[in-house]
Amino acid sequence: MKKQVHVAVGVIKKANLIFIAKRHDEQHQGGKWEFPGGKVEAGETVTQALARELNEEIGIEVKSSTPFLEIHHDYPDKSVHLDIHLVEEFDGQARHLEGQDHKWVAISDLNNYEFPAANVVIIEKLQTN
Ligand SMILES: Nc1nc2c([nH]c(=O)n2[C@@H]2O[C@H](COP(=O)(O)OP(=O)(O)OP(=O)(O)O)[C@@H](O)[C@H]2O)c(=O)[nH]1
Ligand SMILES: [Mg+2]
Repeated sequence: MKKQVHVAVGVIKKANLIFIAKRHDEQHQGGKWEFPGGKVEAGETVTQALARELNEEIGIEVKSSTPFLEIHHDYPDKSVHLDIHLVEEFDGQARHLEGQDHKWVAISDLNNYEFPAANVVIIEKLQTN
């Protein structure tokens, strides 16, 4: 059976800007842009996993997050369940602690970046809200 992963993903928003990071070439869906996040570990809630991943990857302290969208997507090599939360309250300066290229991008400019196929609906929803 295909590998299945449950992922906590953060859409980090500051005014009209969203924080995105470029996946390393050797990662799954490498070279594409992503919203930061990572796998939910055993015993964690999605909210806990999100706070932990955003602290480890981009050095922010999440103050609150709200559920935004859930996506199930099948890639040829794995199935992902993305639990996407909106993060508008956090402390610290977002940067990338794992060396990934990163930037704040206007919602209307997200179409200029290549994301994994699963992310298409996230961007559509951001742009229609
Ligand atoms: N973080 C993140 N992952 C995403 C997004 N869209 C998407 O399809 N994914 C997929 O979700 C999975 C989880 O990503 P991840 O960063 O936690 O894990 P990984 O497989 O790159 O690395 P790892 O196994 O070393 O933890 C990956 O297969 C990734 O391709 C997204 O916007 N953000
Ligand atoms: Mg990750």
